[in-house]
Amino acid sequence: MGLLIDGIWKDQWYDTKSNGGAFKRSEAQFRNWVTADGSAGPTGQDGFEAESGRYHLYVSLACPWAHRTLIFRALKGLEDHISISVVHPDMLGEGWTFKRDSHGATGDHLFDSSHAHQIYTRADAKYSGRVTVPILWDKTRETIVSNESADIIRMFNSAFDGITGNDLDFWPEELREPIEAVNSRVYDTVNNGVYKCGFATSQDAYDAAVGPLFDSLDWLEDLLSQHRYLMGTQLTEADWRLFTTLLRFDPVYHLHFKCNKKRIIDYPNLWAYCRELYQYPGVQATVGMQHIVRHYHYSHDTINPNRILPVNPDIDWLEPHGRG
Ligand SMILES: N[C@@H](CCC(=O)N[C@@H](CS)C(=O)NCC(=O)O)C(=O)O
Repeated sequence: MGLLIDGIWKDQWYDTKSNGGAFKRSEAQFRNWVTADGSAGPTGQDGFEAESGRYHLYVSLACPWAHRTLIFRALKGLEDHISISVVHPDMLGEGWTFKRDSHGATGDHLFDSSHAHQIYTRADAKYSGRVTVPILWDKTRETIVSNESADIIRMFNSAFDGITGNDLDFWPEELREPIEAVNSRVYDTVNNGVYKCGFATSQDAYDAAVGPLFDSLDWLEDLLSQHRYLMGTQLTEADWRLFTTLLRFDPVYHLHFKCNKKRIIDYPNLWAYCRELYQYPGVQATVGMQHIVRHYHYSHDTINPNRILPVNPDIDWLEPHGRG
């Protein structure tokens, strides 16, 4: 694990010391948008026009943030329009790599690079910051459009509708405000909350994260006992953003990140909801459970120094969900 400083790779674990042992996720730096007509989006400097075959998505199957983008690519029928490369699950001293010796790791289809940091320095030779996935690459302008999953799923939600004819809307105008409110709590205490627990290097930092995480899971369980989806009857991006964390919870976060007050299968509504989303057309094919289990346990040697992969329970994602 490391980062780029002025375009040079430096092997360095997260700095938690300066935050009292707490993990702080850094902000994504490429924040431009693909839009239907190429006009600028809500952030960044520039707009990029939606075109079939122009964009390439770099993902890790292990990563919950990258997973959102793969799900939206599937839900919105973008597989024939946006190509992908999948990194190797092991993220060690050199960061994400394009090694191919793991089933599902594709190598870099565009440049045959060996490391993901080369994609960042291709876009900006002097880039300083973390080398994260997902990365949305523009083949025409040869640069990174965005490395922020929250933005990429919104681009996929609508920018290519004129090309695909798929007008499913997971970010409907009238629900944007309530979606934002749920996203914000879910991001802080659940999506990022599990990382705050797992990467904490002090008891205080862990305690500060684990309480709010399980408070939020209790709140979500209650919400989902009353409504099918977080926004009621309509499936939205808020659900997909929660799903990628729920999916990884019992196989990884419960043990590896010490989120072990309860498992997702101990919450009847969350567990059935998670299965419903898993069984939604196109979603199962985006799940790379081998990469998920391998990545976390093998890559985080500060947490699991002997790199032993746990046996894990058999989880039946295809059990009928009974919701709806
Ligand atoms: N804000 C980013 C966060 C992405 C992110 O942190 N990805 C992780 C993988 S799960 C990563 O690449 N980490 C590498 C690092 O922090 O050095 C997003 O949501 O797109």
